[in-house]
Amino acid sequence: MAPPPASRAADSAPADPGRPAASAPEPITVPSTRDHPHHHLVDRRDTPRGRAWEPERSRRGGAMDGAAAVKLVSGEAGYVLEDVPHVSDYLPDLPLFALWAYMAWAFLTYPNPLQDNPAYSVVKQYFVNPDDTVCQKIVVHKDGPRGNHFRRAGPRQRVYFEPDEVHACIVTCGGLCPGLNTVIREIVCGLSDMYGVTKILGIQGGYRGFYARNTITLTPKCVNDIHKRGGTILGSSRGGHDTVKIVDSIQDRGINQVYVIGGDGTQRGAGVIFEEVRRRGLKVSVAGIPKTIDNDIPVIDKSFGFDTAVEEAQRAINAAHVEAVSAENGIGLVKLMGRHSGFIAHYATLASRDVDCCLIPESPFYLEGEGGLFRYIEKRLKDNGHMVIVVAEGAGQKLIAETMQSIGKDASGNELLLDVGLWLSQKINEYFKRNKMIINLKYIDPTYMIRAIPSNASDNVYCTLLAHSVVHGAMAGYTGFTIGQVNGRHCYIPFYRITEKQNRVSITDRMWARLLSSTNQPSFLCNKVIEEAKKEQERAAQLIDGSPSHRKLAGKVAGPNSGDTK
Ligand SMILES: Nc1ncnc2c1ncn2[C@@H]1O[C@H](COP(=O)(O)OP(=O)(O)O)[C@@H](O)[C@H]1O
Ligand SMILES: O=P(O)(O)OC[C@H]1O[C@](O)(COP(=O)(O)O)[C@@H](O)[C@@H]1O
Ligand SMILES: [Mg+2]
Repeated sequence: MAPPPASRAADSAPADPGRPAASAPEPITVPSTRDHPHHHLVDRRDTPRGRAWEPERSRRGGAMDGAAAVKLVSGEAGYVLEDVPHVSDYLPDLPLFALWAYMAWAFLTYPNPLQDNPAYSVVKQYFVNPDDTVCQKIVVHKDGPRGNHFRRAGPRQRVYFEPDEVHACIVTCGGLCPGLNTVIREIVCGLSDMYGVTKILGIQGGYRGFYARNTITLTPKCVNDIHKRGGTILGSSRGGHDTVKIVDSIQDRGINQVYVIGGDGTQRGAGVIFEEVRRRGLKVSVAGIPKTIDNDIPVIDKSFGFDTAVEEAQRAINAAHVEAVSAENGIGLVKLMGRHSGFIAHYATLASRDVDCCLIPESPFYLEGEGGLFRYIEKRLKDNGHMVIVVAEGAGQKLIAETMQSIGKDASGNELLLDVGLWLSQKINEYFKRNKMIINLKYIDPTYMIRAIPSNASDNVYCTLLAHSVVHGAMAGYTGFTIGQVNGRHCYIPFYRITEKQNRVSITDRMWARLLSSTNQPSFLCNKVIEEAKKEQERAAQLIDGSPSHRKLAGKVAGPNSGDTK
């Protein structure tokens, strides 16, 4: 049974802009995927992302097998909705007849308490139309298909959980990132102030905290000031994801809303938890809030904490610049976060204008010879007397590996990186010693100082909106989703969509060209690298625009570019 996606009458629900939505008529929904002519459920095990899956299989009452269902709704002109699961998809079936189904839906859902909330009830059109979706690609061609869409986030007129029955928990996993405490605060305050939920648990120390640590009770009072602090009041960890133990703990504690804040690894873990919850047939909503300081999560506009990180990085770059200009042939070298994605280095460089060279993982570079880094440094020092280099922590790893041994993986399975900053400092010093030129190199590694600070003002607002949107989704009964901002609008994105690939800086788009033109650094690109980068970008665009199974439904997508370049 589907949530209320395919409503016809709902089109007219909160449509009157002059009338408070609270008094708008309830949308009449068609609560069944079977009733929607274009609704497809796809089993991801058999095709690149799925073979057509009999809707009936997903609608059995009770426990289900572990297949990850992709819910696709196709429409006119190549429109595809990549929908998120709903708790009712796997809970017992509702009657087939439309009237009975409607009555059963009305019986199983509750009026949203927001309509009686003095702060919100005056807002015009406060509730979102349940049929609203957000398109992934906003740059389209006249004759191109409408493409992929996600379900729009926001409060629904009817909710699937009664506030009294909600027992929510929040967990933070992976590395630190500015804004974690703000998201925790706003989930707690959102649940409490908007929905009157009183039972909220904080799981301490990441995933393993579900079964190996204590929990803390979270109230609006105890989280009141936490957004002013860096880190996470719940603690975090890598590794320790034991699905069975985690879901046992969820079941034993009677938790029915799980809010998981973390990066790509965490969202993968949340996806597995959702599958197990669904297999056991539990009425539990599993919802993710993507956290990554590196901005490496795809589909979404950007991750929270990223702006703060770029801003804080300026302080390190300024210090490097001051050191560099104050010494003979001064070189300031700054290492910034970015394991596989160099967005922080890229944006911090563009923002600063003091940087002469930015090295990121996506753009391989070389040291010696014509067009290499050493010649460029030499030229900059001769022309300008000083220079600033920004390097992302994942840059040049292949070069370093030629002379140093790999140092293994962390508890989550992430490759541990060799310190590119130290390595590069040593190589530059050696080169200029060999060439008998005096230089003064100062290496600054501000990474942990950057990620430990509280979020700035704009990230605070961003975190607040994400937290409220995720609460609305879970209260409406959606599950197996991550909240994300896509083209400026919040939407519910299936877990698999944000974990199937990483967001990487495209070195063949205009944003990177702007950086090259601002630093004047060599592009380090030979034709082979450019061709490889273009192919990689096309592959990525295909994933972003939709898998082959989507395109069968959506028709051909417009243009090879994912539209990342602004
Ligand atoms: N494929 C996976 N399946 C289940 N859990 C995972 C998976 N990958 C990572 N995790 C868990 O997610 C948590 C955070 O992952 P990590 O990679 O450290 O950080 P991030 O989520 O920030 O990328 C860890 O507890 C880890 O065990
Ligand atoms: O994917 P995550 O958890 O956000 O991790 C990214 C972060 O991990 C790091 O590479 C190292 O973090 P740890 O030392 O905690 O493993 C940071 O520099 C980077 O910001
Ligand atoms: Mg990660």
